[in-house]
Amino acid sequence: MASSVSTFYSSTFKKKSISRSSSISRSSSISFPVRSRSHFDIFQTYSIVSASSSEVSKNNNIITSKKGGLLEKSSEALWARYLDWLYQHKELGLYIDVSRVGFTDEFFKEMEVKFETAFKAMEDLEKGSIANPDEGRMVGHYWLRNSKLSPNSFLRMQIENTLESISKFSDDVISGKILSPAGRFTQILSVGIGGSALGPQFVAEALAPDNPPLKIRFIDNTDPAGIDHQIAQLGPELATTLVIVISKSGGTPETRNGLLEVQKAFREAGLDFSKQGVAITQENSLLDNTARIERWVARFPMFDWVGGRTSVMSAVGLLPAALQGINIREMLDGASLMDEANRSTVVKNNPAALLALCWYWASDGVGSKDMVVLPYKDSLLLFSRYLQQLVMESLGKEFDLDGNRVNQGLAVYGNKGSTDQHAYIQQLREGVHNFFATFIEVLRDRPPGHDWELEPGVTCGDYLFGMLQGTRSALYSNDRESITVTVQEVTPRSVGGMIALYERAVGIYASLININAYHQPGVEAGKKAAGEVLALQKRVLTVLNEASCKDPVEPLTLDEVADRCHSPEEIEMIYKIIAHMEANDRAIIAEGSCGSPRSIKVYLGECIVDDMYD
Ligand SMILES: O=P(O)(O)OC[C@H]1O[C@](O)(CO)[C@@H](O)[C@@H]1O
Repeated sequence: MASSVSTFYSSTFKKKSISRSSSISRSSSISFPVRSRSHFDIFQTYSIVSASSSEVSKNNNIITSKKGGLLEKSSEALWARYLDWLYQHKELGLYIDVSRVGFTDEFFKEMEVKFETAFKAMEDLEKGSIANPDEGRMVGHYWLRNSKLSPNSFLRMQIENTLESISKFSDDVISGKILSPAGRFTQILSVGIGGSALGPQFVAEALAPDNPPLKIRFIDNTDPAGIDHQIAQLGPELATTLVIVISKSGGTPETRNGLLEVQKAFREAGLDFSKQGVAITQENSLLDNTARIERWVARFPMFDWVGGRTSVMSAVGLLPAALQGINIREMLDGASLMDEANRSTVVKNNPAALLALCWYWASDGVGSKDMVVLPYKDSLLLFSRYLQQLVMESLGKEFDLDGNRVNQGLAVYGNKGSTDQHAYIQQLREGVHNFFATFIEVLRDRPPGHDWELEPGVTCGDYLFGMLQGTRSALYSNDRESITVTVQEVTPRSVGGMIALYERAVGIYASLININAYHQPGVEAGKKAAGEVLALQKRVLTVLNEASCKDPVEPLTLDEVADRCHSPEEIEMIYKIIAHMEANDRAIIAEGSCGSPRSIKVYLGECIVDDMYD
């Protein structure tokens, strides 16, 4: 994957042609626009001459490459490209600069046919086609911010009613009309994972005011210590905590465990969970039924046609946001405005299509490069984490829509600038060339009236700005491509717009590479395997229990446990199960140590007469 400047710009463009042929071999049915030397017209104004200097310097129009090539670049040409391709969404105050991505006019033309197909697919999707064929589902997250688009009046009513009930419920909680048994609610504890956590987490970090009406915490894992930490942090405020349990399926184990742990904490504190619990889930799911039977405070729907990773504009993201005093109507408006722009069938005027075009170019349409997302704003720290699920769970697929094995994807990582400058940007600048960057720039540094110059003519925000621009230039001068997305401020409207931008870019890109972006079959494999481990653990416990109930107790070797479980092939997993139980005081090592698996003999600390592990 690594390439040098000289190979990248060489007359044969070896690196690119290697990627192309390897991509084509993945699936004979996919045809990729092929780059050739003449395609690199963005770099036409470069000429390659030899250079002995190993310094990278920019002297007027000269860039000296470390890799031995001297690239002459007219800054006028680069500026012209910047102006030519700059996308502006006037109402959202959002800009997209793709000038530092090297796609050529010829590549663009070749892609246009693919884009026509992608635009048609998006149009059909918005009209209610079964865009997720494997699950036989419609894909309707765009309707959430413009209910008039929904394919029938029933769905439209569902969306509008839900929105109204979210607003009313949050107003009532904030105003104190709805109270906990101990008084006004002061905290939210959100229990959910994946798409049922990442959106609400990102929105809270980006938009919650410094003193929100209700503060939010998250349990997004089945890590007991992590759960204990969240509950401990709430302390006596558990009595005024609104617990929002979020799960589309209503049966995700991590979320169920989080709920059971929280309910236990409530019991131990003498609190009635049902007076403080809220469920967001599909109608009639296990969670929905539990909440209904136990008469929780409220239940909000998740719709079959909204996927977890695109659910942030449903009750999943909107209810927690509204409870924190975030203007959810503005978020929806921002998303809706962006959706409108993304319906343009002119690629240049379609911001999501522009991103998809760059992704395709930069990663050869096969994910050959990773996308590093660098927001230069602390409040956007979780954007890359949010995008990681949105992009990778959507695009990371083994098969395309025609059943060809393609092993597609686009890896996403990043935290924030300029912090990451002092972590991994060294490698981005000079190391393995396996990425392209996306800078997220926020023009407004801080609210008006608070700025000051920490040295003559320079504010703290100017440094942040300088770091972004400097990193962008430094990467570009070493042939590292980048996109820059600029917003005026971090507001509910701009955040809604950015979420919609990336949702649509993923949808369009998925069409370009002919995959289903809306299912996640790969996740099931891990879940199934986890279930098998827990089933094996129960068999191990049964075997150990029988031996531990003997008089005298019969400590067993690993081989004996595996034989008695009728699973000799699972001996390694049995060892791991025993080591984990031993570390948690649930099994006793009679002989040997866990460091030498063959040496151990194990039994249980107590004999359970009615074997409950069966
Ligand atoms: O909302 P649920 O059904 O609990 O699922 C949580 C997450 O789990 C996944 O299904 C992956 O297992 C995600 O797609 C989803 O966002």
